[in-house]
Amino acid sequence: MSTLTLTDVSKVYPGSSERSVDDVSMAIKDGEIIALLGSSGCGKTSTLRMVAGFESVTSGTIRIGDTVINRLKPSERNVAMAFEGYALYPPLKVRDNIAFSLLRGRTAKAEIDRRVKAVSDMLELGPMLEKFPPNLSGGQQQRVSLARALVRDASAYLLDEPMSQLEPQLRALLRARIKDHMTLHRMTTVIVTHDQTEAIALSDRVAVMDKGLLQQFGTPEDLRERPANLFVASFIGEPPMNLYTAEVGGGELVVLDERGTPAFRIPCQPGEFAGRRRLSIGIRPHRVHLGAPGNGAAGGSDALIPGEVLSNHWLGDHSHAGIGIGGCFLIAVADRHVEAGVGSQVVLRIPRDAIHIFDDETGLAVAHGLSA
Ligand SMILES: Nc1ncnc2c1ncn2[C@@H]1O[C@H](COP(=O)(O)OP(=O)(O)OP(=O)(O)O)[C@@H](O)[C@H]1O
Repeated sequence: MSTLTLTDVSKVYPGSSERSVDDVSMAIKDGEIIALLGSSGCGKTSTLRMVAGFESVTSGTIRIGDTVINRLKPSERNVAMAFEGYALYPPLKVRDNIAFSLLRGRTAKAEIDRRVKAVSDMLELGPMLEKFPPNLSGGQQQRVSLARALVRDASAYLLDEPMSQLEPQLRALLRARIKDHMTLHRMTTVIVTHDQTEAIALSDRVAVMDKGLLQQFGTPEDLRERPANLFVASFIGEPPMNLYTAEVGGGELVVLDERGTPAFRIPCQPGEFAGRRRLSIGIRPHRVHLGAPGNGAAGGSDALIPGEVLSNHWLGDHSHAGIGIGGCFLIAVADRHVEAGVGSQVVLRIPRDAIHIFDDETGLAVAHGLSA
């Protein structure tokens, strides 16, 4: 295994004036699993394909260990890739597709058989080993493609949307197995996905991309608790963070509705945001506590805000409540059945450390949590 280091890597496709990947720098540790996460077109696959050697690097440097690999052919990089389009060999049985890279090397037959069995057991492919790829479903072909990458010894593993075609139960089972396998064997791995649950479940750190730019590279906890900017704050989390504009008053933040009318107030320390007139504030739905009017005083220094229930859905294991506060709308999530019906009055308790503050113009994080 090895480190994988991207330094100021950019990609401009021929005929385009835009950077599909824009000055991306990332130091991936030996044995670390990272996910490239972002919406369609943000530059994830371009980044992965530059590491694999299927796209040229317009500027910047990619290193495996201490070796600059920019100009090496894909076959010289010792990376194993699982392609989004599977790229299986139709005339070869599944067994031989998986073993292909080992058969070309000098691995002994018994060792090849052992490895193929281990990886196909892990990915539930045992009954398919003697079949041919055209006779498999899309999800089965995707697992074969993944097996073909994981069976190899490589400096780095590059997996492009490796589980997008799998049904939810199998995906959850395999995610756990694959993560254990990659961790046990210290496999330096980059996974491309647009699914944040997958990114968070599989990886040690997540690189969030938007419009070719790396927005934040951190642990799942960093992204959730300390988003670097408004993009990450709104992209990570389901449902997304509640975001508002607020004016800084003496000892309070005055939250405005869409028309700019004051909707509610959050107490803060006098002078806490001195020098600023406006801010963006974010509140995660899972951190809002809902109580009946009169029951909120237990919150100590937490913000207590009255609101009206506009919607309330029980989703089987948690409730999503939509609360109107003046002209603002807030989503709260509770892991219990919230009884309050539509039209009833509630008090929201928002812990001070659950209030995220961002610069109104740049969107960059200013503080995660208010001073007590
Ligand atoms: N071969 C190409 N020629 C020209 N432009 C390309 C090429 N491949 C990708 N692009 C452009 O580069 C940008 C980034 O594309 P890329 O495929 O890297 O994004 P992505 O985040 O992986 O998206 P998806 O999840 O849809 O695969 C897009 O605007 C895309 O249109």
